[in-house]
Amino acid sequence: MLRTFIGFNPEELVNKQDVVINLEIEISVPNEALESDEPDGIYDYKKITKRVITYVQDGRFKLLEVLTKNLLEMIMEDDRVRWAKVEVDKPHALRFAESVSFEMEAKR
Ligand SMILES: Nc1nc2c(c(=O)[nH]1)N=C([C@H](O)[C@H](O)COP(=O)(O)OP(=O)(O)OP(=O)(O)O)CN2
Repeated sequence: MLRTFIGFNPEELVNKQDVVINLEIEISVPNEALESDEPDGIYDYKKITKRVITYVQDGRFKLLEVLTKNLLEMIMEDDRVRWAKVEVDKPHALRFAESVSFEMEAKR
């Protein structure tokens, strides 16, 4: 759960709100890493998590769709990613709904 500027209503342009982000990432694991139990060449899930946190917290997004798409593109930049799914949930986005979420996926 992160806080960012999300939405296009006047109050949303000046107040940060919570977003809940779920990532699913299917990767290739080098055989060397499986045999050696050493992290060289692995897809480091901590690195992508830190990148996502910085990008979301420092950014401004009017549309939930755009934040979801940009995160998916960021994850797909790495050639080791075979498939990924990004879900961004905006709690209390609508007065009469618990939340609204967008989900997008891509594969090579
Ligand atoms: N396709 C999208 N539609 C909307 C988005 C979006 O990102 N993608 N965003 C918004 C607003 O930013 C906000 O999340 C909801 O709008 P709001 O007018 O505040 O909704 P309410 O239910 O609270 O409105 P009330 O008039 O107070 O009932 C909208 N759509």
